[in-house]
This record gives sequence, C-alpha cells and structure tokens, in this order.
Amino acid sequence: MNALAATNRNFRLASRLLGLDSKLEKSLLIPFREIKVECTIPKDDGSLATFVGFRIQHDNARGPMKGGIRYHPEVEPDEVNALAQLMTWKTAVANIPYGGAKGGIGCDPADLTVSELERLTRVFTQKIHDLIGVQTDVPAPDMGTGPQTMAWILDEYSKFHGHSPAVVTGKPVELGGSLGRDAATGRGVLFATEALLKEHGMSVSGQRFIIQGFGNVGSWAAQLISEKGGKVVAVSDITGAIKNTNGLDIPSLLKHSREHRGVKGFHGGDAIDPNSILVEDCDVLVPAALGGVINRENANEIKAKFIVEAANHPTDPEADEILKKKGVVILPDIFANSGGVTVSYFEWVQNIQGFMWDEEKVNNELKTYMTKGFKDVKEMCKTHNCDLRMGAFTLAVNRVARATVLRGWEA
Ligand SMILES: NC(=O)C1=CN([C@@H]2O[C@H](COP(=O)(O)OP(=O)(O)OC[C@H]3O[C@@H](n4cnc5c(N)ncnc54)[C@H](O)[C@@H]3O)[C@@H](O)[C@H]2O)C=CC1
Ligand SMILES: O=C(O)CCC(=O)C(=O)O
Repeated sequence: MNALAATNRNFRLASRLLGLDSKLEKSLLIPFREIKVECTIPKDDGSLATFVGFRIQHDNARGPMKGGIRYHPEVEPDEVNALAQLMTWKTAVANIPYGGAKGGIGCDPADLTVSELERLTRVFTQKIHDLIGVQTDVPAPDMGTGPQTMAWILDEYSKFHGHSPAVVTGKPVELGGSLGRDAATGRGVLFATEALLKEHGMSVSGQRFIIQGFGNVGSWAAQLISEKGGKVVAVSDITGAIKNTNGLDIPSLLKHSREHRGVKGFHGGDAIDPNSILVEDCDVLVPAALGGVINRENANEIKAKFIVEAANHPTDPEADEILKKKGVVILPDIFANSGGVTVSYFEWVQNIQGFMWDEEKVNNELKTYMTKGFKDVKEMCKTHNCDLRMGAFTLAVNRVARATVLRGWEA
C-alpha cells in the first residue's frame, strides 16, 4: 500500500472511532495547498540539471504549517502528501500550536556537490518564498537535509522578506538555531521508549536494540540509548549493516561513520545483509530511515517485542495487522519521532522572543512534552479501546477537528 493510502486509512479509522461527520472528514483529508515547482540549476561543469520540488501544506487549523524538507531520489507527490498529513497529526499529538506540511526535492544529495546543493536550495526557496513564512509555513530538516540547508533557505528568504530567523528551524546555532535541536528527534525517541518500557515494568538498560538508519535520528538515538545502558546489537545505513550481539561500541561506530561516510567496514562487529536487519533478534526495533520498510513480506519474521517508529510511516497497515496478532507493541511515528518538531517549536518561540534557552531547559521541556504526549495517547487508547497507533491518531484528529469546527467555515 502506498504511503498516502496507508496514512488516509489510519486517518479514516480514527475518524470513525471519533464519529466524525463525513464532510468534516473530507475537509481534514484534502491538503490546504499543493505546490510543485521546477528547479533548474547550472552544475559545476556548466551543464544544466532540472529537479522537481514539492511543498505540500496539509492543514493550518491549529497554527502555522510545519514540517521538514527532504532531499531523496524517491521524493514524489503521494509520499510528500502522506508526510505532510502525518505532520498535522504529529503536531497535534505533541500539542504544539502548528499544522502540518512537508516538502522535498527529487534528487540524490550524494550526487551533488555542496555548491550545487546550495544553488538548488536557493532556486527552490525563490520558487516558494511567497508561500512559506513565520506565521504561515515553517520548514525544517528531514532526510538528506540539515542545518546548512536551513541556513541557505533563511538567507534566500531574507533577501525577499528581511531578516527572518523564525522562517526555518533546525538552523545552525550561530544563526538562531536552538541548542538541542540536532539531537532532539533521537532524544525524543529515547524519552518515548522510556515511557513505553516503564509501562511494561521495564527500562532501557539491558534491552537489546536494533536501529535501521544511522543519520541524524538513528545515530542520536543509538548514542542516547547506549548511554542509558541499552545494548545496540545491530545498526544499518545505506552503505551496509553491522551486528554485534555483545553490543556495538556506539562512540567508535559514530567516529567510523563520520570518517567513512557510513557504517560499512566497521571492525567492531560482523557485516550482515542490510535486508535482514529488521528481522534479527532483539527486544526493541527502531526503524530510523525510510517509510514502508516493515510490510507483509517481513512482518511475520520480526522478532522484536517492541517497535519504536523513529522514521515516518515505517510500518504499512498490512504489517500493522500481522504484528498486532503476534503481540508486538508499536509506538507510532506521530508520537515516537515528535521530539524533533517539538524542539523546532522551542526554536521558533526563542526566535520570536529574541531569547536563547540553555540546552538543559530545552531537554527538560522536551521530556515534559514527550511524557505528557504518552499519557494523552494512553488515555485515548483507554477511551476507544484501541492500540497505540489509533490512540495517537484519535488524539490528533480530535484536536484538529475541534480547532477546525471552532474556527468555522464562514467566507
Ligand atoms: N531529522 C528529523 O528531525 C526528523 C526525521 N524524521 C524521520 O526520520 C527518518 C530519518 O531521518 P534523518 O535521520 O533526518 O535522515 P538522514 O538523512 O540524516 O539519515 C538517513 C539515514 O537513513 C539511511 N538510509 C537511507 N536509505 C536506507 C536504506 N535503504 N536502508 C538502510 N538505511 C538507509 C541513510 O544512510 C542514513 O543513515 C526519516 O524517516 C525522517 O522523515 C522524523 C522526525 C524528525
Ligand atoms: O522539525 C520540524 O519542523 C519537522 C521535522 C519533521 O519533518 C518530522 O517530524 O517529520
């Protein structure tokens, strides 16, 4: 099932549990605005290259639309649409005053030089600058983008609208980025996992983790989990997969990954087939790369007791059903990876106030939001007698529906 069909399905299931009116359901499902732009840049060798960029703004009932920008060869409209919708539900679960959006450019950042990436980012910003803004739509990093990408967007946007640090989050700290944003999604994954395991009378310490993806989210999650005594027994990225049943030495793996641009070749473990990583033995599986990786082909083989969705929509609905029958507990993306957008919110607040928080305050506030989010999701599970995914979806859809109805439809 494609990402959009899967996300729509989860939304509709939640809408039915809540008993939403079908007209309201339709208005919540259709995106506010879909932007598709052609981005042509001169490459370093003088030849031209054309890319397609998207920004899909899903909903703004609860506040400015918010979500990352992804640079990846598989970026296409349905996927971005699904990711934008997920942002609406994620900001609502976190209870931060935003709606949802997502953007992306269909490109392989590994094939472009830094100056080509800068030109591409600037052209994309020129095409969408009138449609984003501090109170309308605030981009952030996602796969294949990072603080430098946000710095280029900030600079290009500010040429049109004056200096506007709050137009993007996940910026370098020197440009108004928040302390703690870089680690925030991984730290949120840790807090979410702690809340889940505590509920089952367990803690991170001593559990065996497998992490797919070793970029921003996966590497921070691995680091923070291992600092808490969790044993990370296997990790994969686009270059390969490494396993060590005694636990990988994460600081050494981070160093190796920085020096060799990937985990491949790390000597502190055995190389394994990256396609098998999700079905290796562990207690907690943390997908932190692409969507749709847990599906009907591999769901039956999964050995983990818990899945913490650090990536967006890693589990498709067929796999959800199979795993539920097997008794696997899934902590859904719209809660589990909400630490990133929550600290993006703190960054935006700091920029608007012209004031900077210290990192301890950022991390403490994040823990408060994640703990409250878990409690709110669990309450919805009780109310609707449903699993954690539907608990999170009903919580979010109800909040957005309430805001939409309160605002009214008068033209
Ligand atoms: N960066 C953020 O703040 C947030 C990111 N996310 C989600 O987390 C996931 C990862 O994002 P980032 O870490 O930011 O991206 P990133 O670009 O920093 O890292 C992506 C990682 O995935 C790996 N990867 C790519 N294709 C793979 C494959 N086929 N098999 C195994 N590994 C593969 C890459 O090698 C890299 O290690 C995405 O689903 C993203 O939407 C969710 C919330 C916030
Ligand atoms: O920090 C943000 O605004 C959004 C991060 C993001 O794209 C996500 O949570 O999927």
